Amino acid sequence: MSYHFNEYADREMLSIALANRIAGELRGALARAERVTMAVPGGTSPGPIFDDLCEVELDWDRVDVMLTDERWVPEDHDRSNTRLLRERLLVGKAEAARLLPMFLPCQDPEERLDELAEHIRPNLPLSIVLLGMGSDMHTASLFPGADNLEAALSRNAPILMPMRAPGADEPRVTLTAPVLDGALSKHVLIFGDEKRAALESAKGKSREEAPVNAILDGAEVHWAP
Ligand SMILES: O=C1O[C@H](COP(=O)(O)O)[C@@H](O)[C@H](O)[C@H]1O
Repeated sequence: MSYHFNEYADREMLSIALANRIAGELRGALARAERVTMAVPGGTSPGPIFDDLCEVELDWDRVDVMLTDERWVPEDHDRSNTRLLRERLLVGKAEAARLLPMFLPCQDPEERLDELAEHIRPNLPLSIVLLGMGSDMHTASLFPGADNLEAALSRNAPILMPMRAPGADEPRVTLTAPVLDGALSKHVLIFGDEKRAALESAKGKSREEAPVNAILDGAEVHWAP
């Protein structure tokens, strides 16, 4: 497994460079296909990249945007990744993009999982995926110790799986490893020394211990202190 490690002087420089890189890839993909799909993470890291990306000039009305994973909370909840997308990415020029839902109102994700997966199926393989990583080496909602981790890592995993994990506050839904790993372009965003050390320590570990290993091969990792 090999990936390319891109190191930046600070987070602002990373955000500008990565937003430009993704914009270039979106333009390239739009030159080859009528519609393209980009999956992005939630959490605390990607906001500044969204702020830069949403202002770039491209045919956003031909772009489908979705999350790599979602916390099963209503869209107006503080922890909703969909809320982050609506507030920081699907604004400005990118307001014209189409959002593929990763949450539908109901108690448990299992109730509407098939519906969500059917929205996603025609959009595979993903053109671009941007992933985050936690210091426990989870990526998307593939958490070490999660109830459905083994199934979500398997080669014939379904598109989407529900996930409950000791390190996660609420039930989640996540794109599974083959869907994330099958994206035509993969970027991983990490900030800070703790996450850099975690990524380093993932080397030699199994995918169950370090789920990020399931998507790293051929990926571009972007790091700033
Ligand atoms: O819960 C989540 O965490 C990861 C990492 O988030 P961060 O706050 O450490 O940047 C994120 O990639 C994932 O999409 C999100 O649901």
